[in-house]
Amino acid sequence: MLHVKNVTFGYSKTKVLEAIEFKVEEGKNLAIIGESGSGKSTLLKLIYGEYDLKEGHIFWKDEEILGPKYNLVVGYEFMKYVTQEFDLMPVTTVEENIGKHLSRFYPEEKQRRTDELIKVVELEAFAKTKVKFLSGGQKQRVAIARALVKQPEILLLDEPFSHIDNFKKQSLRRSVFKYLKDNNIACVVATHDKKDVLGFADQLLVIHDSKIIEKDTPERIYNNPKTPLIASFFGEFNVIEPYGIVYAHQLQIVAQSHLKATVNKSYFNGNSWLIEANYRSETIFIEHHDELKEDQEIHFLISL
Ligand SMILES: Nc1ncnc2c1ncn2[C@@H]1O[C@H](COP(=O)(O)OP(=O)(O)OP(=O)(O)O)[C@@H](O)[C@H]1O
Repeated sequence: MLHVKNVTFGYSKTKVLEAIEFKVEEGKNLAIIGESGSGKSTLLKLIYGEYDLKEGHIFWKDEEILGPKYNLVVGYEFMKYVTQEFDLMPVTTVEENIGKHLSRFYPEEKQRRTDELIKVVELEAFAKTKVKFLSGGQKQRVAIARALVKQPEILLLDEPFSHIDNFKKQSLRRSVFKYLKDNNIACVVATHDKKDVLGFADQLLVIHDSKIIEKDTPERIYNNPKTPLIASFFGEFNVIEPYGIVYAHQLQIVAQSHLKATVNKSYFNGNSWLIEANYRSETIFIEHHDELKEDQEIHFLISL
C-alpha cells in the first residue's frame, strides 16, 4: 500500500501542498485532478522521492520513500515514474529503449518482454525506428512501455496520454490500464482528462488551494460534485438555485414548464447540441438533440 502521510511541501516560501493524506492499495488506480499549477506533478515527484520532505512521510508497504539527501540515486526498483518529459535515448530504436534495463544474458526473454510491451502501447510498426524520428505521442508511448518493462509494483503517470491523438487515445488507455490491473500494478495518475478517470480510476482525489478537497470514487464525485470547480472537470454545468450544480444534460427542453429561458446560441456537439440560453439574466447550458434558433423561447425541466 502507498501511504502519503500528512505531507506539506513548498519549493521556496510558497506552499504548494498542505496536509496531504491518502492511501492507495496494491493494484488500485488513483487519479489526481486539479487546475494547472495545483501541485499534481509536485505530488508525483514527492512520491517518487525526488525531493526531501520536511513535513510528513511517504511509505510504499513498509519502506519509507526518501529523497536525494538519503538516496544517491533517486527512485526505487518497485516504482516507476513517467514524467511529461519522457527522457528517452533518441538515437536508439524503440525496442532498444524499452529493453534497455533488461538483462542481455537472457536475449530471448528480453525480446519476448519487449515485444509484449510494444504491443501494450500499440507501437508494433515502430519497433525498429529510432526514437528521434517519432512524434511526441509515440515517444510518450515508448516511455510508458519502458516504465513497465521490469514490472514495477507502482506506476506514477503524469498526463500519460496528453500527447496522443484522439484516434489512438481510447484504445491505448484501455490497453495500458488493463495491463496494470491484470498485473496488479498500483498506479497514480495526474490528469486533466476525465476519460483517464471515468471507467478506470478506483479513487479520485481533487486538489485545490494546496489541499485535498475531495476524495472518493469517480462515480460518487461525478454524481454529486461539491463545487463548480469539480463539476467543470466533468463537463458543462449550471448553478441553478435552489437545485445547486446541475450538468447540461440534466436540463431537458419540454413543451411546457415554469422554467423559461431564451436561446442565445447553439453549438454542435457531436451526438447532441449545446444550447446556450438566458435564464433570469444568467447564462445556462442545456444539452439538446437539435439546433435551436437565437431568441427562441424555451421551457425546461431539471432532472436530478
Ligand atoms: N522546481 C520548481 N521550483 C519552483 N517552483 C516550482 C517548481 N516546480 C513547480 N513549481 C511551482 O509549483 C506549483 C505546482 O506545480 P506543479 O507542476 O506541481 O502543478 P501541476 O498541478 O502539475 O500543473 P500542470 O497541470 O500544469 O502540470 C506551481 O505554482 C509551479 O510554478
